[in-house]
Amino acid sequence: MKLAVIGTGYVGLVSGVCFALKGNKVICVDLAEDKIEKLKRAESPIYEPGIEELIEQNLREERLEFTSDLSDAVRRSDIVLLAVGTPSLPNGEANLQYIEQAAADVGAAMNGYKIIMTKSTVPVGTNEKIREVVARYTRQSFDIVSAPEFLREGSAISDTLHPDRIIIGIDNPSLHETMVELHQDFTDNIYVTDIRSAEMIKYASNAFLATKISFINEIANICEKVGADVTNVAAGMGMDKRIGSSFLQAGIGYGGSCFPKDTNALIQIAGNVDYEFKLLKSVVDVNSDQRYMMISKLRESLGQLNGIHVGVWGLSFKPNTDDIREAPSLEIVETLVKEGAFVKVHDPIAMDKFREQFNHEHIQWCSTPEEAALGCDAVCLLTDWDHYKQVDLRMLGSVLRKPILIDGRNVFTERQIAESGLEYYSVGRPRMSGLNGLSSSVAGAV
Ligand SMILES: NC(=O)C1=CN([C@@H]2O[C@H](COP(=O)(O)OP(=O)(O)OC[C@H]3O[C@@H](n4cnc5c(N)ncnc54)[C@H](O)[C@@H]3O)[C@@H](O)[C@H]2O)C=CC1
Ligand SMILES: O=C(O)[C@H]1O[C@H](OP(=O)(O)OP(=O)(O)OC[C@H]2O[C@@H](n3ccc(=O)[nH]c3=O)[C@H](O)[C@@H]2O)[C@H](O)[C@@H](O)[C@@H]1O
Repeated sequence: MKLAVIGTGYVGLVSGVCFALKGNKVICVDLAEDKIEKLKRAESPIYEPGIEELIEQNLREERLEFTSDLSDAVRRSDIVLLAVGTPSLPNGEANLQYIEQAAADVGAAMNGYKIIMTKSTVPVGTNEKIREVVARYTRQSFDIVSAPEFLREGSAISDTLHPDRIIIGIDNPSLHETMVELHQDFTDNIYVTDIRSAEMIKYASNAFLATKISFINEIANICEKVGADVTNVAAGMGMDKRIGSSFLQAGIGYGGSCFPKDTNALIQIAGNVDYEFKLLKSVVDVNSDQRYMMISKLRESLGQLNGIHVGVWGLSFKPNTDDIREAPSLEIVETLVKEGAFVKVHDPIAMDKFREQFNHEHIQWCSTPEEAALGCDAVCLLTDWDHYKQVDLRMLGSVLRKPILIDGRNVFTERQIAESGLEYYSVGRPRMSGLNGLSSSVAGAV
């Protein structure tokens, strides 16, 4: 089939590349000409493992094109995917300005029947608005499809090629066959429903995953006070198939471009129909507080923050991405420098993006985790990159001024700490001290 993909961010680029890999002819469009120029050279504007190889392969096999000429791309396609951003407005609602502009541009370019498929995450009812906008700009016939996206950054290609399910929302039953044909190379598990339910499935799924995270984080906070270990608790809970073991990793909370934005948008969607989504409001509150656990553990171990030197490991909101949107690191580093601390940061990929958003004379940018730790009073691990799991903890103890490691992602085991000589704080686990070469758990002390 011939596809135009409007917006070549994380979703548009990965979808475009994967649809091309399955033999479709795909034209990816973006307003940002610098992105398009890079992509034509098979250079990805985003960091996503494996993406450049697939761009290069699809370009070579002539199934993929990049352009900033939206009209031309729409005219040469049967199906148009909308994959532009839907960021938050200050009140939490989704900003639909980009989606409405894209819909208008598509409408104005149409030269015949098209299927317009929305991949962006949009509030319930938005696809009907998209239909109205397109109709304002064209007399051609068209259909609207809601096709929400469930990929995760960092594993976006394998999530797209091997999804758990594909959700399709339609209001014209004759589209059923075409939609199944387009998606069946990825999975047979295609759930076709009405458009409003498809839109809601996306928000409900993200909100439920965010709820699991805030739930386990609250359990972790209680574990610290009663002397239980949240990793053991999560393992035991996860053995029940009804609960499932995924998304029960306690830590400093969720970040990223989606969970924070989509939970707030769903609270607004409910509010617009006079429904107070109390549970989800608490999920958001718990998440906002959770990142400050890093700061309170620093205070607890070192006293005041003014003048201390802190190594920070990890800036991206999760490993394997350069995305720092809503990353806990932003608030944590900003709080540290406001309190007068000196911060040495390291991230394998995300340092440039972080520096564009937040810079300060108290921040030193380091090229290795060891350099970020050297001479510090403590190291705080904020992102569970594999790089940090491989650091020699005995060496870490020897380069730190005070041997304190605060692990916001529960990366290290008791055994590793036992041999490290470190005083170790994590989330929902007893404080551990390997100061004498032996780990002693200090249950309930943190
Ligand atoms: N990032 C993720 O992991 C996921 C994102 N989503 C949703 O997908 C949507 C897109 O997200 P991202 O890919 O992260 O966004 P992004 O911000 O990375 O990319 C959006 C792209 O659209 C381009 N654009 C905006 N208006 C345009 C127009 N009129 N014509 C052509 N290009 C235009 C921008 O220049 C930008 O490159 C959002 O609604 C998001 O919630 C859904 C699942 C996963
Ligand atoms: O709508 C979206 O954009 C996407 O949002 C999330 O994907 P993503 O934000 O890329 O990353 P996740 O792996 O879900 O992690 C989100 C955040 O939760 C945190 N997290 C995740 C899992 C966990 O057990 N604990 C935990 O704290 C991560 O550190 C990260 O900060 C969803 O997992 C995707 O299905 C969805 O498509």
